[in-house]
Amino acid sequence: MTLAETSKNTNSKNPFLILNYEPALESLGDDYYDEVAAAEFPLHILRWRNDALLPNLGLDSQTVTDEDFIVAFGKFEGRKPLLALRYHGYQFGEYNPQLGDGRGFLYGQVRGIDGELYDFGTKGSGRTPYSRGGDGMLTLKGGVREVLAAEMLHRMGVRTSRCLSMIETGLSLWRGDEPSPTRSSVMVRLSRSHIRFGTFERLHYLRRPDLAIKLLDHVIEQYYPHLVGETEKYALFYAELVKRTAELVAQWMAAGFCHAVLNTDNMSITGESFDYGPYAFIPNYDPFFTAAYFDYYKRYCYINQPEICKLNLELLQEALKTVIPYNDMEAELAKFNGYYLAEYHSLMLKKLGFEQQPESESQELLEAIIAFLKHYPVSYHHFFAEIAQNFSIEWRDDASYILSKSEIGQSLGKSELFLNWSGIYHRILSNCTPDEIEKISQTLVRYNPSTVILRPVIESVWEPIAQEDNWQPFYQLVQEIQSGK
Ligand SMILES: Nc1ncnc2c1ncn2[C@@H]1O[C@H](COP(=O)(O)OP(=O)(O)OP(=O)(O)O)[C@@H](O)[C@H]1O
Ligand SMILES: [Mg+2]
Repeated sequence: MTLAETSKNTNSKNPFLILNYEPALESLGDDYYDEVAAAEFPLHILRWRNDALLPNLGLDSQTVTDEDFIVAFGKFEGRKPLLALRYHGYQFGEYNPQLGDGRGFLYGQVRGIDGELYDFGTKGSGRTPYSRGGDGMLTLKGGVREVLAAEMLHRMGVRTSRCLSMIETGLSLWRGDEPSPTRSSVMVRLSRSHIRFGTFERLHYLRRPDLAIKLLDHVIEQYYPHLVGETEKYALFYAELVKRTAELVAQWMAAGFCHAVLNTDNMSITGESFDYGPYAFIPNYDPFFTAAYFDYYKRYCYINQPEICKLNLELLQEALKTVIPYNDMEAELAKFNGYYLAEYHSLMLKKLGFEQQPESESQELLEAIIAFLKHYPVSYHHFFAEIAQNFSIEWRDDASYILSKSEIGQSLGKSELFLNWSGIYHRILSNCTPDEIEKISQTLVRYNPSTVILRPVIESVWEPIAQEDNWQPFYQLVQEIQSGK
């Protein structure tokens, strides 16, 4: 058998190569993408495979080998066409018509067992017509950080893309924000869609409403199928996108997550969270915490995220105005704050144990907790994890028991802001039956993981990789996140 025949033989058994790929985006025609080739790498070491995602693809992790991952998602053998998607975007407020997949492509689209269409998208797979001065690559640390962010956000109930694989590729890269040379990786990520706000912005820039309508029909058919057949389907799509985006940003805020680069090319048309570059989970409740070192004016700081997402939706109106009546979009966008606040309140109450909003004082409770967290530099995540771990039925009987056994309670329990919050919490709890208290205890654990990936935690798993190629701490951390701890 020749080498080519052997490879063909292996490929025909590779479960990723015999998935039922649907040419959903490809069939729209090449106005939306360029066909590209993947880079050839000197090395392929599978560093991460996300077996948790395989069942939804109809695959059994026992029957998928590491080599299958490497052949499909490191060597990119046996699959064509690979499509670099075209898009533009507002970056830090400036319109940039030079964008597009500059270090990735759409590998294929597959319907999950759940009936939804998923994109396999790459990152770090080589240069494309949109690479500009870039090398088309992803650093290994960038890959590690993106795997962790996606798994953590998923654990916290955020609608997010997730990494399916990360393969080390043996190149030396130069980056201003990492000690260089630094190692390289290629990642494959599963997402609902890689169509961005900026994909429509590009079509508007090119004055091609025909292409925008075609793409909108595709988006509605695949990601808003309940709107197919509605006479006002385009306006209804925008209305739902406003709601999905408002809910997404509320999920980030409750999770204490700062995305860092909320440019319109990083906003998904399905309302899903993706692209985890310089993100960070907030260490404490600092409204102006800014994750990207290059965000000099704190444009994308923690507290600005809802307003920025709203602004991005407003910018999208410009791109869609030839298709959707402007007044309709304005009226829908006016509902953004209401959607956002409803979702944020509901999630914050869940973090305090209430699946259902308590009848009274819930607003006061949240205001009191934010006032406390804003005033003292206590860890946002630690605070909620302490509530979950220390919660006790005694808290119903006397406010002074609340967090009395925890470090935070012991150091700040006598402060006015703590007493204000714990007094309200106690009053609400004192109306609960023992059964309700038990439920609260379970809800607390569900919504407040003890594992958090603050920057020092990420560094603590990265250091052993960088220093001695020890991946165990990283695997252990992902395992903890995935097991729901
Ligand atoms: N190393 C690189 N080489 C070439 N192009 C790059 C590189 N890094 C980023 N880009 C391009 O710069 C733009 C902005 O990058 P950004 O970091 O938002 O996206 P990304 O992380 O590459 O991908 P995605 O948004 O799909 O997660 C995109 O067009 C991206 O393709
Ligand atoms: Mg991006």
